[in-house]
Amino acid sequence: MGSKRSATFVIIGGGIAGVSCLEGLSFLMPSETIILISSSPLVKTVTNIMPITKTLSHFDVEEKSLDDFSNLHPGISIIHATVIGLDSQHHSVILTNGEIIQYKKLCICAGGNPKIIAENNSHVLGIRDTESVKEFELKIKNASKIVVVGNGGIATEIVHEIEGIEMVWVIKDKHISATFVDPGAAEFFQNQVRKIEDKKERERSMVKRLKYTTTSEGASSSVKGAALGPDWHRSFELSHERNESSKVIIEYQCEVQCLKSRGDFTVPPDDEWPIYVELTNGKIIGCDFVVSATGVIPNSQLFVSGNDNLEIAEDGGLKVDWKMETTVPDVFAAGDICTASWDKAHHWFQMRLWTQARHMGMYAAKSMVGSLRGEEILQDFCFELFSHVTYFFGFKVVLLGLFNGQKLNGEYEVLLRVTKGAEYIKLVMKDGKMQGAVLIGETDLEEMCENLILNQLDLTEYGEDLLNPDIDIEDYFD
Ligand SMILES: Cc1cc2nc3c(=O)[nH]c(=O)nc-3n(C[C@H](O)[C@H](O)[C@H](O)COP(=O)(O)OP(=O)(O)OC[C@H]3O[C@@H](n4cnc5c(N)ncnc54)[C@H](O)[C@@H]3O)c2cc1C
Ligand SMILES: NC(=O)C1=CN([C@@H]2O[C@H](COP(=O)(O)OP(=O)(O)OC[C@H]3O[C@@H](n4cnc5c(N)ncnc54)[C@H](OP(=O)(O)O)[C@@H]3O)[C@@H](O)[C@H]2O)C=CC1
Repeated sequence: MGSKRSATFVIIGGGIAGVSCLEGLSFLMPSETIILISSSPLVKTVTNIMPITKTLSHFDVEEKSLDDFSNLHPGISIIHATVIGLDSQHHSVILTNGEIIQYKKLCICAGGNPKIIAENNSHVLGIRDTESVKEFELKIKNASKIVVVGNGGIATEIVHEIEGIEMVWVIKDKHISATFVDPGAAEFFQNQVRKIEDKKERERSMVKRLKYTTTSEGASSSVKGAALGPDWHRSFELSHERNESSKVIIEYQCEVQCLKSRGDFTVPPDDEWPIYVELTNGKIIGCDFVVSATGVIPNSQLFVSGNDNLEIAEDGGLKVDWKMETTVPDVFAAGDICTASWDKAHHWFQMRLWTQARHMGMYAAKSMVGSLRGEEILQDFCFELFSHVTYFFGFKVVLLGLFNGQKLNGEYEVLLRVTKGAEYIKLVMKDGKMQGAVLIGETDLEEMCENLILNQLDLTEYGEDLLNPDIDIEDYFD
């Protein structure tokens, strides 16, 4: 039997959700005991927060060693260990070394793992944490051709960032970057895929948003670290030395049928590669390795075992209600591991993103404190409107509300203004009211759009003038 420790609040995970929860708890109830358990030797902290609008902000993300983090929070116990079980009946979690940690309120922020198209294949790589990017960095140095599978955030960034190598981008959809943008915006970006040579010039003027250290002393390769985030690729050497130019071939509307090695063919292909990817369109592509950028699976299974009441959503996340509490009392969850299972505000939905992990972590802290004190709390304003700011193909991208017409069953109109190579503005309108917006480039329209989505003002009388560049429409609505 291992030793026992206890605390009022226990947090599992040192990613952005766990750290935000810890900061919230130590601010709201500094006199209570708090333990944070992290299997990774590094935690993620948010610094230099610069609000852009009410719900959007830029921030830097820093990795800190557990010791440095501990020095910043002297009253809090930080344990470098992996949780292997939850005993919700006895309000405790069990660590690898047998130690038992008892809690009054627990917040599970254990994140997720990459969903990989083929597990245990050394030629297929998923990207999640610093360790996996280091492996990617190592492999890309000796590669001349890779296949990238998936059409979301990671694939979009890789296609833009990797230089001097041939890439085949395999996507299920008719247009690129479909997780984030519509076909029009994809067309806008597409020019950038072609004009890779212009890229360096634009990047020189880009704002850096992230500082990563790439050391992970003491980390064992089996231990998963926190997910990377904005500008993860900037700290790594991802360019290729042998070729000057990059070539991107996009295979639309297809998936990976199977992966083969040379020995699997009765008539081996002429060209020799470590792995061959057979696509559903019949093509067979040989390459050095495959990047599976195909989404995230929440790390929830471990917690379910022995806790029959802990409900899992269809996407594998721990179901949480509007207070971020799971279906088991006193067990909360936040970030990539959880699935928002409450009756959501019309203009908000969940995407597994940095900002949402941060909001959820902070809000879970508020809920845990309310629950301990027996006080009612109100849901935080950040769950009223979906908002995300990022950079794709060197452009600032702001996504607000139902930016792709989500939840609108195709019953909406679009107002569009495009200046090739400079900006792409799409407003999603229904019954004269703004429902969402995609703002690419330096549009300066985010605050106005946020206000108009939140206040649901009837804009019928403005019609298409909403996007008339000769009218300073902001003056009407700020
Ligand atoms: C390559 C990449 C780029 C991204 N870029 C962006 C971006 O530009 N913008 C954006 O908004 N989002 C981005 N994201 C998504 C964003 O990083 C995640 O949504 C967010 O970091 C999730 O935070 P989290 O705290 O929930 O989980 P994680 O960051 O995964 O943290 C989980 C923590 O739990 C610990 N842990 C796990 N299991 C256990 C256990 N059993 N015991 C103890 N500890 C455990 C882990 O070590 C880790 O510290 C990106 C993700 C990736 C992978
Ligand atoms: N700049 C940003 O904001 C960034 C955010 N991220 C976040 O990090 C996390 C991980 O990124 P990523 O892995 O790109 O995940 P995403 O969820 O962004 O995208 C996954 C993509 O893979 C597709 N896909 C899923 N399964 C398969 C399959 N078997 N074969 C082919 N395609 C498949 C999905 O299509 P479908 O949806 O149709 O299933 C989707 O296009 C996400 O939460 C993402 O939001 C990552 C990088 C940058």
